[in-house]
Amino acid sequence: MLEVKDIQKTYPKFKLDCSLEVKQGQVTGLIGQNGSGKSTTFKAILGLIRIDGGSIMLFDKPISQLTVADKEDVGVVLADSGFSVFLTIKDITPVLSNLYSNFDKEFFSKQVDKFELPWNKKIKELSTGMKVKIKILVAMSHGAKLLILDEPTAGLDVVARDELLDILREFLEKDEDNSILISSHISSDLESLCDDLYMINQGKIVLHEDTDVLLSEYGMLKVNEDQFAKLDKDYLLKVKKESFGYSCLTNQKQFYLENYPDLVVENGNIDEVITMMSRGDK
Ligand SMILES: Nc1ncnc2c1ncn2[C@@H]1O[C@H](COP(=O)(O)OP(=O)(O)OP(=O)(O)O)[C@@H](O)[C@H]1O
Repeated sequence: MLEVKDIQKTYPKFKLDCSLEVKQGQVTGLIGQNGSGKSTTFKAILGLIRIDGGSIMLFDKPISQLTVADKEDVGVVLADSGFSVFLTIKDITPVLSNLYSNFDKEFFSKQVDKFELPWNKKIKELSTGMKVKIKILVAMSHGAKLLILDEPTAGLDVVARDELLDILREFLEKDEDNSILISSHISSDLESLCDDLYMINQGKIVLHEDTDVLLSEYGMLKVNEDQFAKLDKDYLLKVKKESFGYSCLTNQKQFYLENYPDLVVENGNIDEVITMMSRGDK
């Protein structure tokens, strides 16, 4: 559905060099710390910035060849975009009808009611959670097959985050071919939703893995100097020096559980994996 190959973008103090893929019917997450290049990647995909190299194919076409109808098949939520804060939901509904030939007014209205969003309040008076919900509902209301969501959970409390994930699950249930590309710097937001995760650090993808594999096969060994000396290091991805010895990231947790029964092997926690992939040595 979306194939980003070796795209490059150089800013004075930053270089993006990244590839990723979103398959039909899948939810793909892009996780990275602030400034790691998530928004730059999204802007490149949407043709909002010019890339210095690489290629981006969407719906099997280079993005420069997408038609207006193709573009309607993509629902977008960017961190710094939205409607005029002085308008109400009632005001924006006819605007959306004019903007999108496939705008599904009935679906939009039903969702606004379902999520108890106020029709007549100015958007500036709404909570952050409500504003995000509106943006996502708009992105979903014109027959999009792919949602591209840049940090939609930023600034939301736990309840609003859950509601947002429910909205996204509804989008996925609507059609089994629907897909999502979503970014966040909080991995726990994404692990229940995403089929696969890319981790980006300083403009580069440092890890791509199925979420299930990440959660079931990745693990963290906590070992002292002696244990570390005796450890088979073939299946370690990253090692970090600690006061007690070493933390070691592996993608073969089972191997260490079976062969080193005395070692502490903790389950893969995505935040730890990201920290290790970003900062660990090896
Ligand atoms: N127009 C620009 N000119 C110069 N540098 C830029 C420009 N846009 C982004 N950058 C730099 O590129 C880097 C990556 O920014 P980007 O917004 O893609 O990160 P991000 O992962 O989305 O971070 P955040 O979570 O903070 O939004 C940052 O160091 C940023 O300062």
